[in-house]
Amino acid sequence: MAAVGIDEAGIERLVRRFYGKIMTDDLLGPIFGRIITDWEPHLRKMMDFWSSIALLTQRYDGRPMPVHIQLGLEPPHFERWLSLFRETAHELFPADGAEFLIGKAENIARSFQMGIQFFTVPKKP
Ligand code: HEM
Repeated sequence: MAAVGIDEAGIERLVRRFYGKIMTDDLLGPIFGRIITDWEPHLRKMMDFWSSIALLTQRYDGRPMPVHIQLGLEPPHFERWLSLFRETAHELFPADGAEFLIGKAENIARSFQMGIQFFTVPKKP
């Protein structure tokens, strides 16, 4: 993945800067704040996650879908998450590296939203 300028140090910078923004975000901060009391293990997990995606290191082997189905997330949450992620990726990586990461994030966000739609029982009118 060196061709698009992504390495472990870059992934650590991305995760720290992105979740730094998430922590103080008015919409997403409180959702994370309710669940995460100690941020460092979450940040380490997310570095493993992005390392597995971008550098194919297989360091992450969790199942993120069930976690996100339980959070009661709606489209504006995903729009904000992706907007902060896009901004951060472009701050830190050359355009093709940033676009690679953003494409992966968009696909995963889409699959989470499909999972949420599938497993959420619609409210009666
Ligand atoms: C709507 C926006 C999102 C919110 C509010 C959100 C929130 C959270 C929270 C609170 C956790 C921690 C759960 C726990 O420790 O029990 C978590 C874990 C995680 N999130 Fe998200 N998330 C969002 C979108 C995404 C997206 C788009 C991705 C991927 C591109 C992602 C990837 C992950 C991963 C890999 C974990 C770790 C799951 C595990 O193995 O424990 N999240 N998320």
